[in-house]
Amino acid sequence: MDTLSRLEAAIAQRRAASPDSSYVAKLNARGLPKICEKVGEEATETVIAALSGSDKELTGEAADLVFHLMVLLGAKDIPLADVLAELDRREGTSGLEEKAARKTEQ
Ligand SMILES: N=c1c2ncn([C@@H]3O[C@H](COP(=O)(O)OP(=O)(O)OP(=O)(O)O)[C@@H](O)[C@H]3O)c2ncn1[C@@H]1O[C@H](COP(=O)(O)O)[C@@H](O)[C@H]1O
Repeated sequence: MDTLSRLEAAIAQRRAASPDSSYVAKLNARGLPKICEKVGEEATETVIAALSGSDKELTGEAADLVFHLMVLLGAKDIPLADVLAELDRREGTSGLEEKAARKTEQ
């Protein structure tokens, strides 16, 4: 099992734990808006680290961001496999083609 799959399984398991003993459970108990807030916060911290921090700080903030995004996907019952499948679907397609296709869909 790869790292993200193991993290997805751990998050799914810890959601049912006591909020006193689990950060994942605590965050879920605080609700979707709080989880979204944390994703936004970690995204901002990642950007700040990219612009003015060290590579080590950026690596740490990127890990926090990925972790909180995984918590959000778990809370919304969206499997990591769906996100990976979407990335697979885009593979080999230019990002600009993808952007044009999205505009047509709207
Ligand atoms: N990967 C992580 C991980 N990355 C970051 N964090 C936590 O995310 C929090 C982010 O830090 P912040 O300072 O931004 O937030 P905070 O002040 O703790 O919380 P707020 O009150 O601000 O919401 C810290 O408490 C980190 O410990 C993580 N917590 C858990 N995991 C994984 O999730 C698994 C289950 O964790 P528990 O649910 O705690 O058992 C663990 O085994 C790990 O694999």
